[in-house]
Amino acid sequence: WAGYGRCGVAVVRVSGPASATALRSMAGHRLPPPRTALLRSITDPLSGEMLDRGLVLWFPAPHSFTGEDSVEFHIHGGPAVITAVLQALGSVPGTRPAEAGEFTRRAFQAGKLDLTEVEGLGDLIHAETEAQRRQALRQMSGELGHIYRDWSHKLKRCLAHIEAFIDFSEDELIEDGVLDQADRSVCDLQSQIEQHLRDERRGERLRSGVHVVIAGATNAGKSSLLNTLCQRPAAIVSPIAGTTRDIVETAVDIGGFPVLLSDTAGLRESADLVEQEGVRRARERVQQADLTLLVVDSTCLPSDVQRAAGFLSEHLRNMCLLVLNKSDLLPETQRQKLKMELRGVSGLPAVCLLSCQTNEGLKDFLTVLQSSVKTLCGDPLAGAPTLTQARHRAHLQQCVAALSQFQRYRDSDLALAAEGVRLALTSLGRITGRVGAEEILDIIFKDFCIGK
Ligand SMILES: Nc1nc2c(ncn2[C@@H]2O[C@H](COP(=O)(O)OP(=O)(O)OP(=O)(O)O)[C@@H](O)[C@H]2O)c(=O)[nH]1
Ligand SMILES: [K+]
Ligand SMILES: [Mg+2]
Repeated sequence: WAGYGRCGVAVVRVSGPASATALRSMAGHRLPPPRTALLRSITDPLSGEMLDRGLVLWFPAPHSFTGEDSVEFHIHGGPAVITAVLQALGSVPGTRPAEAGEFTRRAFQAGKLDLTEVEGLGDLIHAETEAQRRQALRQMSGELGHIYRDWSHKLKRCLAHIEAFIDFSEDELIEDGVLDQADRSVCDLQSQIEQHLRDERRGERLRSGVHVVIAGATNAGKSSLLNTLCQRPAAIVSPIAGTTRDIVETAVDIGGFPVLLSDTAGLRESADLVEQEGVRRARERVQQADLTLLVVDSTCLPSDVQRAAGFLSEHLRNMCLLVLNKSDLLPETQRQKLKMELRGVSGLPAVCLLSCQTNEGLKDFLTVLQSSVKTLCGDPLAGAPTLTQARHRAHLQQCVAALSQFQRYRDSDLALAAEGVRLALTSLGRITGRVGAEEILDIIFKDFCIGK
């Protein structure tokens, strides 16, 4: 059913051979027409007491989510109603509570969903932003799985041709061209898969959130910027330099894209052991981030810009935006001059002039930030779907390695070369779950919420 707690409607689902019995014994003897909602009294099969009035639906196999006979009771969502209906169901022979992810697992086993679709469904349930929802929906609809199945299909043909060549070429029943053709197809597939892998982790980033870190000198206004972006006082702001020590993390939605934002300790030399540790963590976080917002107090320029530039060249391997904060403290002429000058400094990233006090420049800054985040995630609706999980990447890398084995042995030992293609097929099959190690399946289905 759909979550605990109070809600207008809860859906209790039953799947398997006892579904029809459950429906008959709790909601009237006659089964409703398939896939049609009917309002019925829902009663306890033992006492006959009415528990609720609600909609019931009957999904005979195979036209159901699990592929088995299924039933839905749409009941009122109060805890007492849900408990009573579940208890009543427990007295129907052949029923028991579902295990975590069991509905989806049964759908997978019935061939209704492949593993990438299952993962897409899980991601859809957990999606928190617009772009995540779009990506998950595409994967759930089978687009990613379709690519992998297509590659599998082509590889199978290659393998069949190679094996035919091994078996029959000596009897001259098969021409040499067959092997060359298979060779070209394998080469072609390998470069397609390599291309698919060169995605700069966009899909994975969109699925799990872009890591954005706020860094800079003490008192530049880093914590103020964090609070401005998440619209609540998540981090302590004070005029005392060295206020922030621990990393303060918060999740924000930037134009539909998920961002994990970290505020860090101000970068300076310090005799204080705790502050030193804070600075160490800040630098480490910058190394791991997808994007750094380097905050500079614009009233401390140019010394701060020089320091910023030094820090940039020293530490930044990832994308960076330069935020000149406290613009409200600058006279207008200097503001304009600054913008122009900074554009001239080569090697510096995009610059935004901002005031966390007055929010001046915030709109422009958000536009720049949003476009950077979008670049890091890609457009989930444009082009071919991207892989979304480290699991996909690992199997695809194994697949490419196995295809290299084919190339390596193609001229010396055709049996070993064919084995490479077979291994590549296995790796592809693991992504969609056609070739499944039980442990992988266990992990994936347990990630689902109860009853899904
Ligand atoms: N006038 C003005 N003051 C600001 C602005 N942003 C921050 N401040 C002030 O600058 C001081 C430092 O701000 P913080 O946000 O604590 O700076 P920080 O970079 O997090 O400092 P540490 O954590 O100590 O490294 C506070 O007194 C803020 O109120 C701004 O845009 N304009
Ligand atoms: K401070
Ligand atoms: Mg701070």
